[in-house]
Amino acid sequence: MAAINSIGVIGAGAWGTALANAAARAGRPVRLWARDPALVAALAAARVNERYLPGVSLEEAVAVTPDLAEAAACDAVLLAVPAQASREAAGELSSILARGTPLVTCAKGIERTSSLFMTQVLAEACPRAVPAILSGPSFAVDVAAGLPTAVTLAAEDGALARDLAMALGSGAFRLYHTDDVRGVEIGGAAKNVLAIAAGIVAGRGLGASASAALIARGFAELMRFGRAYGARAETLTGLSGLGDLILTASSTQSRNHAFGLALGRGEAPDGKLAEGALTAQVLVRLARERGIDMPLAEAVDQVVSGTCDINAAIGALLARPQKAES
Ligand SMILES: NC(=O)C1=CN([C@@H]2O[C@H](COP(=O)(O)OP(=O)(O)OC[C@H]3O[C@@H](n4cnc5c(N)ncnc54)[C@H](OP(=O)(O)O)[C@@H]3O)[C@@H](O)[C@H]2O)C=CC1
Ligand SMILES: O=C(CO)COP(=O)(O)O
Repeated sequence: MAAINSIGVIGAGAWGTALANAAARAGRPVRLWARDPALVAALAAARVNERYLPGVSLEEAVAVTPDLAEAAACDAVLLAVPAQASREAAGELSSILARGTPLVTCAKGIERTSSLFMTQVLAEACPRAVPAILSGPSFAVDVAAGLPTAVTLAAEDGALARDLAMALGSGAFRLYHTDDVRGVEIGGAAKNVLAIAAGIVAGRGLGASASAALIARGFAELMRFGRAYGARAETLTGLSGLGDLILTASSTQSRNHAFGLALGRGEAPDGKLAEGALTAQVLVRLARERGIDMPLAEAVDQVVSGTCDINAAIGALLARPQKAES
């Protein structure tokens, strides 16, 4: 395997910008690509992403480019666009990426139209790439500021996962590696749905005890789903599963939590990306297909899709028969 030095980052939203800085701090030359020429020009001039990550300066080693081929020519490429946009973005790389280039999805979700997990989408949309995934408890603003953060890098080839983790990690940005790709992508997708439920609990003022119950019972759903789809327990209980659920379900910094909080308060969400709202329905569909009981995820889907109001959803959850804990 060729050494991984230069890093391309596709997408200059909050996460792409933060990851570009993290890779630069790991000593890598970075090419950060954005599709909007106005954002590229503003970023190149001010060296700050005022639109998505205000107040954080780009590291010197980050070169901003409007040329997708330039970013794609790096030794490894991070795809930092929303889950539902990943097929389109990966598709644009499909004719320009060198065969065998690691393409690391940094998105947390499941594709609605195909019910595919993120690395499956990359494999279909960009067959020349070797898919990998980076996921874990990590707010862009924390990573960009260089605060201590630990995430997981997964690839089917464990040696590639290790090499990518080594290439991207630096002092405060710690990457663990695994070959349990499915486990990592399930954790990130499911926790966003459950974080919306946690936000609703907070927004409705149901109390700290209810929040803890939600996280524990939500995690039971995530585990059940993960096991049924072949994920390993140590991944689901690790950074990308339990770790990210704890972060996102307990912090108002989370956009998914904020989305749920607004719903719980009867307010309109702020319009920022809330991946869980887009993943809830497909997560529930996949769960049903395998007979997996996920009442919290189902409730989120019903509330988000408007088929059930929040009070009725809470009432139905509380009316479920008591049972042995599993
Ligand atoms: N923010 C965070 O703290 C973290 C986010 N993530 C995950 O990273 C993913 C991206 O989130 P984040 O960066 O925060 O989102 P943002 O909303 O901040 O940015 C999204 C970026 O994706 C670009 N984009 C959207 N669609 C396309 C497309 N079809 N082709 C190319 N570029 C596109 C947008 O470009 P444009 O401006 O032109 O619309 C924008 O630059 C999500 O799945 C999220 O869950 C993971 C960990 C942390
Ligand atoms: O995934 C994240 C932290 O790990 C970011 O969460 P939000 O998308 O809910 O802000």
